[in-house]
Amino acid sequence: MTKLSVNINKIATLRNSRGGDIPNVVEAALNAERFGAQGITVHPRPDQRHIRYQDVRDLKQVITTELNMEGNPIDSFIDLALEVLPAQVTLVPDAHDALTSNSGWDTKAHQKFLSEVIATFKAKGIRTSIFVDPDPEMIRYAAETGADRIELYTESYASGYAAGREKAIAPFVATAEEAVKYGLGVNGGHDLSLENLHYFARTIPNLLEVSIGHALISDAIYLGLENTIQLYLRQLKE
Ligand SMILES: CC(=O)[C@@H](O)[C@H](O)COP(=O)(O)O
Ligand SMILES: NCC(=O)COP(=O)(O)O
Repeated sequence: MTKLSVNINKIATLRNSRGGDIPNVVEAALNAERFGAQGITVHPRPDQRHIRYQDVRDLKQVITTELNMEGNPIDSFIDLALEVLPAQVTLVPDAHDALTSNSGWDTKAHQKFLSEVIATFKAKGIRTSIFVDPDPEMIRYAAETGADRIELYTESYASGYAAGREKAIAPFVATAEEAVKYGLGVNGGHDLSLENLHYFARTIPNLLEVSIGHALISDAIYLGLENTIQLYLRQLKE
């Protein structure tokens, strides 16, 4: 069954807005686990505008599910991952000034770089995943880097869902099928929500994990974190 990794970036955004420690991100992660999350995702950005490098260290000490650390593998990110040893590193090609992640890797153009970074992580036993657009052509090159998984960048699925979910999901199915063919595990994330998750999870072959933050934490404002996590888990079960 597909695992739910809760992205807690937005908990850190709220904390940072007042400069103190409310809400506490470690407590939020532990509660998310207690309420059923099967993983915790963080995306420490270079400006540390939400998750800080120290948060990643603190989280790794206490969480009991998988820690998924996402980001652009700049030197400081690589050093942090090698120090903390998360269960999974997801490589995302985001620019320093990007509002949020806005594309997958061109795995053909960056194959050499990705291969080197992945070898570094794999030598330390860290599972690796490459964030990709829904483009089957990217899969062969992703597989050649030695990565374990790909993460489908689901923004275009989420934004196209209301207009026609069959059309919106088609390139994701083709890309996931190609990944399965090459022996890569499939993760997904970005703008997944209570509205669009169920169809995604039941249509994408071999979907191992989804990481969800923005919509889930927003839903929790109205529904509470425990109830919200249960609702997301239900979308993955039915
Ligand atoms: C890789 C990905 O899609 C998520 O990490 C997403 O970008 C969340 O990051 P922000 O919370 O910084 O928008
Ligand atoms: N990898 C995607 C992720 O962690 C969460 O993205 P979003 O739900 O905040 O858009």
